[in-house]
Amino acid sequence: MENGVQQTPATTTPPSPPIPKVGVAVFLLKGSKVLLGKRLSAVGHSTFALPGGHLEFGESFEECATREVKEETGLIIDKTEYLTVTNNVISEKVHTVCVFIRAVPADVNQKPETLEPEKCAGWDWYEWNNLPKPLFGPLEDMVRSGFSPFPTT
Ligand SMILES: Nc1ncnc2c1ncn2[C@H]1C[C@H](O)[C@@H](COP(=O)(O)OP(=O)(O)OP(=O)(O)O)O1
Ligand SMILES: [Mg+2]
Repeated sequence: MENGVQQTPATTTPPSPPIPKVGVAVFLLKGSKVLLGKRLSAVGHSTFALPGGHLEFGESFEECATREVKEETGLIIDKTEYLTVTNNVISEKVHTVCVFIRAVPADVNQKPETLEPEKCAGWDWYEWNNLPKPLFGPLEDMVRSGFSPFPTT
């Protein structure tokens, strides 16, 4: 004790170990095209990726897909369907289990808007057979493995 002031001992919480997060990414399909945007976030900066983001507590995958696409592009999606899941150890600090959803725009004439300009440089439709480069790592891996998001008819 100094100058009559009682010092309260600092309570220290040990740092919690990093845990994987859940991401949801959306293959938004228009004919033979998919919607992609150039990422400006630190993870995968300057690569082309699908709209999507982290699953919030209590959300279904479809709710997360609908919310993230609306937040990032303004588009309303329809016919959401689960496709697959991938395990992505992206860096020492980023480990995301990513759930892939397929959907179509509710209105094919609605234009995507860049609603989060700090995260994405802009959205556009790209032919599946002529995708831009470089793709976001986990998406690149899927394409290289022969994955197709289109329904088999
Ligand atoms: N195309 C993709 N392929 C694989 N994983 C993806 C893809 N898109 C996103 N992810 C995974 C990895 C990302 O770290 C994680 C969250 O997506 P991301 O776009 O970075 O979040 P966000 O910033 O839009 O949303 P939030 O605000 O919820 O964090 O999901
Ligand atoms: Mg995102």
